[in-house]
Parts: sequence; structure tokens; C-alpha cells
Amino acid sequence: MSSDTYDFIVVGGGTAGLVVASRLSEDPRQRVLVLEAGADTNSDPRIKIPASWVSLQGTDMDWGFRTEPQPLLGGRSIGVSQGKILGGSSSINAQVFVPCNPAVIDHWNSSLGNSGWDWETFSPYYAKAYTTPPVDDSLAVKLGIDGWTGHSSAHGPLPTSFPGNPSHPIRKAWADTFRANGHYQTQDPFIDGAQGSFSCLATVDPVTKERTSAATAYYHPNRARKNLHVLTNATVERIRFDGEDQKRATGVVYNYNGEHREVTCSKEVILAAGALQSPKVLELSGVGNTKFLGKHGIEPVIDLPGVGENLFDHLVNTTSFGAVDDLETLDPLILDPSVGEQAAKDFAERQTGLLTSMGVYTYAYLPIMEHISGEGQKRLKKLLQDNPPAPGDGPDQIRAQAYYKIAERGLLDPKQASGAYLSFIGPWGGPPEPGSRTLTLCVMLSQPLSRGSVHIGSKDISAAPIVDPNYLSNPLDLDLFAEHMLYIETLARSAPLTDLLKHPIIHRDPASDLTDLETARKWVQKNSNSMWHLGGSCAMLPRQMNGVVDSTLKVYGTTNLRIVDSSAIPLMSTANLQATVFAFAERAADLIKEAWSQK
Ligand SMILES: Cc1cc2nc3c(=O)[nH]c(=O)nc-3n(C[C@H](O)[C@H](O)[C@H](O)COP(=O)(O)OP(=O)(O)OC[C@H]3O[C@@H](n4cnc5c(N)ncnc54)[C@H](O)[C@@H]3O)c2cc1C
Repeated sequence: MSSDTYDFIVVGGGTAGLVVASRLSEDPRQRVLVLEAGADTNSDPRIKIPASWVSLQGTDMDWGFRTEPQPLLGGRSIGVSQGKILGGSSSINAQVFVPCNPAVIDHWNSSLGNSGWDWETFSPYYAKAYTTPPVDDSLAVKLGIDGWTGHSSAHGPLPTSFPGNPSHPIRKAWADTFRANGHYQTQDPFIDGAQGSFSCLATVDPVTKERTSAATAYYHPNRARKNLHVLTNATVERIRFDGEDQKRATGVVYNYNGEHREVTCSKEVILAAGALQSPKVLELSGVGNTKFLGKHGIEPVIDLPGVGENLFDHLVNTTSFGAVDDLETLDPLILDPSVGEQAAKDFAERQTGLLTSMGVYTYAYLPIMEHISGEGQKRLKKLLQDNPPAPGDGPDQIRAQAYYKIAERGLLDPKQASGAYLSFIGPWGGPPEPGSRTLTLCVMLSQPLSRGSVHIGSKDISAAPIVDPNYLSNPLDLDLFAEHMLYIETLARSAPLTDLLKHPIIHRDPASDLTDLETARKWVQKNSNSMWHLGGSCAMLPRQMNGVVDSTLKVYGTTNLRIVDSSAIPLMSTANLQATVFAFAERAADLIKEAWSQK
């Protein structure tokens, strides 16, 4: 297809971009162009093999961004990887596929003013995106999901599976430990993922055992469509507009192999460059805080002070324990080249073995209030009361007040998850110890109150954005996180999970032996890192809260520019983000189709 005018131009062929492009191009009359800065290197074995995900960071398939030094993380600047490849971050991520808690999605509507975005409307879009793997009764017992009263039945393009060794003892031990303490999830979390433990799905094909992604599931099967054109190695520099009060996006300027090109659209420009670069494309196009743009010599087109603000992320922290000698873990894969060779052979010839595992099998969404003393509960409540948002009726204050109310109602509620726990069968963040096995327990702070920003540092398209998530800047976040980390110590001593660990318990890093709140706070600051779940930087919020897109995902002040990726998500997911991004993009595609079928 050679045409310089398309109906739709999608900026960024990542997770959300490819979902939307594939759905819009189902109608052969719609001509859809996707411009992606990365290449289609999805056949690289490092992408395909589930266990290789860690080795992708820092390669040319990762934008390799880092944060500004974070004062509350001891001044560390930490890595915030983002996929630079067709498929975006879904092609380099850790492949965990878990849903958000329904109460969080309901807040998008009830507390954040996005009419029509609640669990009832949104949850069918998870099912539209992925396919559930077949599970018979005996497999359900091994996976620890035999107590589920309901299983989701989804038939979307994205194949998923319970990855790695289905009989791995962590699954049953995890399920039985949480059954014993009353926090076992009683049905598939995609049906009503309230809280509790579960064996998690992964974007790993149940047959080939290879990674699945937006590229393999949404683009590759449809690449023969004559009306879908995907151009890789094409970096969008800015969006062009015309019109007076309401701006119309007329097309984009992009760089292809060093050459500046332009392409126009008759219907919409759809921005899907991810949480760190959708704001960048807007700012380079003159959409953002006018005063800030002026400082960089960019002529303002639309004054939208919310662009690049409200950035959120999940911090993750871990404790690695010495595991019993016969536990299957990833340590030998890293330590012993002969194990690596055998694993490669098993994977290639039989699609079995250690390489089929990304290392994460189990999750638990837990409320902290149930696990701490009355004194601890009082202290957390007081911290919340002592750190209210700034008073006032400016848009930033109204937004901060809305998030604070959500925290008041949810974060300290014993029925709602404030942390997401997971196990990793190997060392996380450090090298393995020769001759020993490791089991790591990890926590993400589900709903931090701290917010940061991401902005351009200059007009130069090739310059990295300035990323400042402002981690732990709200004092409640630090203490909540520290309390969750302390609970890891309780879990490590709870049967039958504790039977998988060596006794007396060995903490791989002595500083992770958390005895009280103060040691836990120190460990949180020293050892927390990004879980790469960035979002919120072009949030779907009312304009009175400095939102960037309305509830149809249209950028304020424009007639035909939408944002469909993680940057538009207004309140972060309970745990990992990709399932929610896939569902969000599926809904976005329906909204766009609806809008144009009415015209
Ligand atoms: C290392 C890592 C591990 C993760 N692990 C998990 C996990 O296990 N489970 C989970 O649920 N989530 C995980 N995530 C998060 C999840 O993958 C992301 O939240 C989600 O994929 C983001 O989707 P997106 O569409 O917003 O952005 P992306 O998928 O990142 O897509 C943005 C695309 O836009 C392109 N682009 C950017 N700028 C331009 C431009 N100017 N012109 C053209 N193209 C451009 C990028 O190259 C990219 O392809 C992980 C993320 C990372 C990075």
C-alpha cells in the first residue's frame, strides 16, 4: 500500500498501539498506519524464551531510561526500562498477566469522574484480549487453583498459560499457606479479583512455550491485511494541527532512516508511545504547559498543564531466602553452563525445562491492616491524617484531594489490597550463591500516593525524557511499604511455605533480615526498584483535575487526537500493568469504532 494519507495514524507500535491498529483494521475500508521507533526483532530467541526476559534490559530493544536521583531511595537513579521494539514493552516484559482489583477500576468512574469506566464495563475487555489455557482437574490441584469456584473463559487473540513447571511445589505451598491464613482467592481473579492468593497466568503460549505479545498476537497474524501498514524504525517527531479553538490533528512528522517525512490522516491520530513518551510527543508538538514549552522555545498549540504530570509507578522490593537443596530454581541456570546447555536443548526439542519459566508463578493481593498490630494501624491512620493534600480549588489540588479520598477509603480498608506479593524461584537483583538455591519473596506497593512527572529536557527529539517518579515522597508510602516488607518475614515462617526454605532461615543479604519497622524502612529505601509499571502521565481525568484526555480518550482541545496507552490510565493497577493496558486498548478501539460509525 503506498499512500501518504491514512484514516488513522497510530504513533507507537507497542502494547496498546498494536491492539488498536489491529482492531481498527478489521474493517478493510479503514486504512491504518502504525509508526514504531523500534524494529520487529520478535524472532530473537531472547524475546521468545520466557526465562530470558531479564537479559533484554539494556539491549537495543530497551529505551534504557533512568530516573532522576530519588532522594527517598538514598539518592539512587534507577532503571525504568521501556520496550523499543514492535510490541513495545509487551515484547520485553516479565510476562506476568494479572488483573486489577475491581474496586480500583470502579474508582476511575466514581472518584475520578470518568463516566462509563467501571469494573462492569471494563472487565469484559480483559476477556476480549486474552485466551485462558485449558486446565483439567488434576492440573488444577497442582496449580493450587482447585478451590476456585469460577474460572474465567476468555477467547481473545493473546494466548496465555500457567508458565514453567506446572507441578512446581511453590504453587501448592503458596495456596495452602494462604488457605490456612484465610487469604486464598476463591475464584479466578479475572472474574472478581478482589484479594487473596492465586497462581498467575503469563503471556506464554501453552503449546510452543514461547512469549506472546502485542506483536505476535495482534500484528503478526494480521500483517497480510492490505489496509494495515506498519513501519518500523520510524520515530514520530511531532503531530501537526490545524483549526482555531478546537485543534484538528492533520498528520505527523517522523524520522525514517535519518530522513524527515510527513504523513496525513483523514480521521484520527492515535498516540500510543507509552507512559514516558506519549507526553514527550505531545510536548514536542506544542501540547502541554504553555509556560514550560515557552522555556524550550516550542510554540504552544494547546495549554494542557497536566501533560507529563501525575506519573505513577510500582516500586518492588524483595527478600531472597536460602531454599532447600531439591527445590527447582533458576540458580543453576545462571551458575552452571552445562545446565544452561541442557535447558536450551530441552526448550528447543521438547518445549520443556527451566527456560519455559520466567520465574514467577504465584501472587497474592493483601490488605496490610489485617497483618499489623492495633498500634501499627493507628500509626498508619495518623500518617494519612498528618499528610493531607494541599488545600485549595486549583486543578492540581482537586486531583490530589481525589486521590487522597481514594486512599482514605481503600488503602486502610482491611478488605482491600494495599500490597501485591509474588514469589520468584531464584535470586532477584543479585547473583546466585554457588552451590545453593534461592527463593525470593517480593512486594509491590499497590496504590502509592506519591506522584511524579516526566517532561522533555530539550527540543531535541533524540534526548531522553526527564523521569522523576518522586518515589515515596508521601510519607505514608514508606511506612506502608515497610509494613508489607515485614509481613514477608511472617510469610517465610508460615507453613507449608516455610518448608521450601532452609532452616534456620537464611537471608541472602543480611540487611534484608527485617526485625522492626526501622530496619524495614531502611531496606525499602536501599533495595526498592521500579517494577516498570509507569502510567498516569496523560491521565484520563476531568479538565478541572488537570486531566489530559476525556473519558472518550480524546485530548482536551482537539477534535481527533486520542491517547490509548498506559499514560492515560488514571489510577494504577493493583499489580502488574500489561493485562490492564491490553484491556484499556481494546476498549479504546471500541470507542473509536463507535465514534466513526456514527458519522
Ligand atoms: C522490563 C519490563 C518488565 C515488565 N514486566 C511486566 C510483567 O511481567 N507484567 C505486566 O503486566 N507488566 C509488565 N511490565 C509493564 C507492561 O509491559 C507495560 O505497562 C505495558 O506494556 C505498557 O504498554 P504501552 O502500550 O503503554 O507502552 P509500550 O508497550 O511501551 O509501547 C510504546 C511504544 O511506542 C514506541 N515509541 C515511543 N516513542 C515513539 C515515537 N516517538 N515514535 C514512534 N514510536 C515510539 C516504543 O518504541 C514502544 O514500542 C513490564 C515492563 C517492562 C519494561
